[in-house]
Amino acid sequence: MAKFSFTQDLGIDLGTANTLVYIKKKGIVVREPSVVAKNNSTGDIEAVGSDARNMIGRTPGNISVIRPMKDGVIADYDTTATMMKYYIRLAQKNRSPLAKKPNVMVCVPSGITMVEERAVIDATKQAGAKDAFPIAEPFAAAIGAGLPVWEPTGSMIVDIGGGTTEVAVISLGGIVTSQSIRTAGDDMDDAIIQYIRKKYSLMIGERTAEAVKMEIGSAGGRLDIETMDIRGRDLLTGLPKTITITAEEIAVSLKDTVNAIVDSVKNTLEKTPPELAADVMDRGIVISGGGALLTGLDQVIAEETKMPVFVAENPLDSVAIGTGKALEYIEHFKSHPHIASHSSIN
Ligand SMILES: Nc1ncnc2c1ncn2[C@@H]1O[C@H](COP(=O)(O)OP(=O)(O)OP(=O)(O)O)[C@@H](O)[C@H]1O
Repeated sequence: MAKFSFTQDLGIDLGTANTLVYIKKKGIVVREPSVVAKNNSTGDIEAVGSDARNMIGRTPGNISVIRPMKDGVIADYDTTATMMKYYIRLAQKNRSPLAKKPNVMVCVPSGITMVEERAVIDATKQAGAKDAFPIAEPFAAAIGAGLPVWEPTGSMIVDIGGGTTEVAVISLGGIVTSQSIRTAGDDMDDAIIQYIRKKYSLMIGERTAEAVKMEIGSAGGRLDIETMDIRGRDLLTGLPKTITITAEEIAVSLKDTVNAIVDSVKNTLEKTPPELAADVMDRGIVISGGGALLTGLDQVIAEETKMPVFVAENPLDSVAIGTGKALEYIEHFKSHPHIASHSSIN
């Protein structure tokens, strides 16, 4: 396939949790949380990215911290466009003032509706793109993870982000079967919050829950018996309180989310044509996205599917690298605008 080179063009992983910007030959130049802090009285943007994320749960009444993406799609259109504009400018800070507007390859969940996809394209243009090309997230993740997506062989990718888990089998530059569920890392954090509230009557914030997940969370219980002290507000007394929780308890709280992810992998395998399923059996399943870093998730998927499972080299970067590399094949995306046409959504 002919390659087209657009040196100023960008690949953007517009994620529920993180937004990454990739520039050809430079790689990932922006890696920031998808968070914006706004002043409620003036409407002014107070902070974007990690500065805004540090304000979560700590703002006075006149400032709101917004996560404008939810479940992989735009929940707050204007704030998303403002955030993207900020990141595009940041990525191009040394750009010549005479340079043309960039073409942008931007990822979208494979189960997205036409209206949701249109919103991503429009927001990307509003943020300063000359043109915006949507790419299905699992397709980008597979390219970024180095899978042979253009070859006549089945490659299976499972991308577990903040808002969505995307499972797809890809062959010959197209998605053959896929499933997108709106369950991923954010639901794990929620599950931890609910568990601690129910069992200990302790209210913890989402940043604490995420830290617990990363530090002692696992998909199936850890062999090392680890504990962690966490602080929150006692719902009975209203006062701050510290408790010690075990890794075992957190594994229990994450069970439903982990099962939902495993089920979506199994469902996709069941719908995969036999030749391609045989390829996946030989080559294994690759998992990417931040959720792939959950301890033991690869083993649980391997046990449940009886297939080898590998974690992508840089799971948090796979989608961004894939959107950037896909710019080289922009003509393919122009002629296949709906690479996600065989997908289903739950
Ligand atoms: N070490 C870790 N263990 C478990 N989860 C992790 C770890 N590191 C990151 N995560 C989780 O990964 C998620 C973010 O992953 P990623 O950046 O791939 O998502 P995203 O692309 O923003 O979301 P989406 O693809 O749903 O739009 C968050 O829920 C985060 O808590």
